[in-house]
Amino acid sequence: MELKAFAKINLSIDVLKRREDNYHEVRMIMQSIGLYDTINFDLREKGIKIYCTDPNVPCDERNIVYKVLQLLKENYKIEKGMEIDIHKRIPVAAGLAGGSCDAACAIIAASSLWDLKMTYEDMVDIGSKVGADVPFCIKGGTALAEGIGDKLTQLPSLEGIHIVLAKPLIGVSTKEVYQSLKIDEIVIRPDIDRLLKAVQEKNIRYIADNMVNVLETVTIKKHPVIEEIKRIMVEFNALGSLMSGSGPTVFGIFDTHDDAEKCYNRLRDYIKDVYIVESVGEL
Ligand SMILES: C[C@](O)(CO)[C@H](O)COP(=O)(O)OP(=O)(O)OC[C@H]1O[C@@H](n2ccc(N)nc2=O)[C@H](O)[C@@H]1O
Ligand SMILES: Nc1ncnc2c1ncn2[C@@H]1O[C@H](COP(=O)(O)OP(=O)(O)OP(=O)(O)O)[C@@H](O)[C@H]1O
Repeated sequence: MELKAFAKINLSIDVLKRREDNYHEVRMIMQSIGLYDTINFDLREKGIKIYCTDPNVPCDERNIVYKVLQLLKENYKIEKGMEIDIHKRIPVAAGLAGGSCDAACAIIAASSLWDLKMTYEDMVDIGSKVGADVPFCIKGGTALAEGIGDKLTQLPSLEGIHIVLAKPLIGVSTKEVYQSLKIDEIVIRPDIDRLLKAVQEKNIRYIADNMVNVLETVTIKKHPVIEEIKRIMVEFNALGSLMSGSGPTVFGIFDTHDDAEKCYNRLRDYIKDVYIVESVGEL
């Protein structure tokens, strides 16, 4: 079976506290976007075999798809195997949940091909064991994510927003970003409750104008280019611009496709990985 694994952006991220296990409690608004990996899943007699078009992605037990399938095999005592072909389009280690959305598709495919009869809750539960962003990626769309990102409330769809993405050529470790964050020193936080109201009203202008990602301060301090991209996006008529996840990808929200295209053309002189996409609804 062939599935599309859609990337996400975070329309805002607040980090509330550090937990005993070193994870953090968050409150964030997640949005799927129309940038996706295409993945083929085929039954095999035994073993898990992964192929990926991107040579930077490990195809062995380090691949998050391998991890989640191995976990499912153990939990459901499955003898059968799976062959997985990943056509990578989502930039790797970009803050766009590239690995997490692949893992979410693997859960959906395994439930069907291995006949596991999993409920949505079973999928969220197993997903959260391999990555905090995986539970959201199972349904996608627009959602409030709490807990470590695994407590989800689906929100009215915000599909069709014009978005430009720009990923500077730097690698960012999510773990390091969270570990460097000093929660007591956060000055500006998003008003998530007010943003939720704006999502209900589909008030894109309010959302774009009031987005905050508290992880930005950590990543921008190390990589000022992120601030520079945000500045260019705003100069080119973005209604708002923000770093996604722990970075380094920056996204801008635009009123029209035409505005998005002008900004895309400007950024392409400066950065290799630039995309124009639209937000997408629940899978
Ligand atoms: C930044 C976001 O992408 C926003 O959606 C997510 O919060 C991160 O999700 P993710 O990459 O799926 O995260 P994981 O792979 O589970 O964790 C990577 C590392 O990030 C840190 N981490 C992650 C999620 C979270 N709520 N608190 C954390 O402190 C932990 O140190 C963890 O070791
Ligand atoms: N299927 C996969 N696709 C992409 N990267 C993978 C995959 N499996 C394992 N990885 C590894 O995971 C690391 C993080 O990549 P990923 O693209 O998931 O980051 P990300 O977009 O920052 O994720 P998130 O937004 O969830 O933090 C990379 O260093 C990569 O080697």
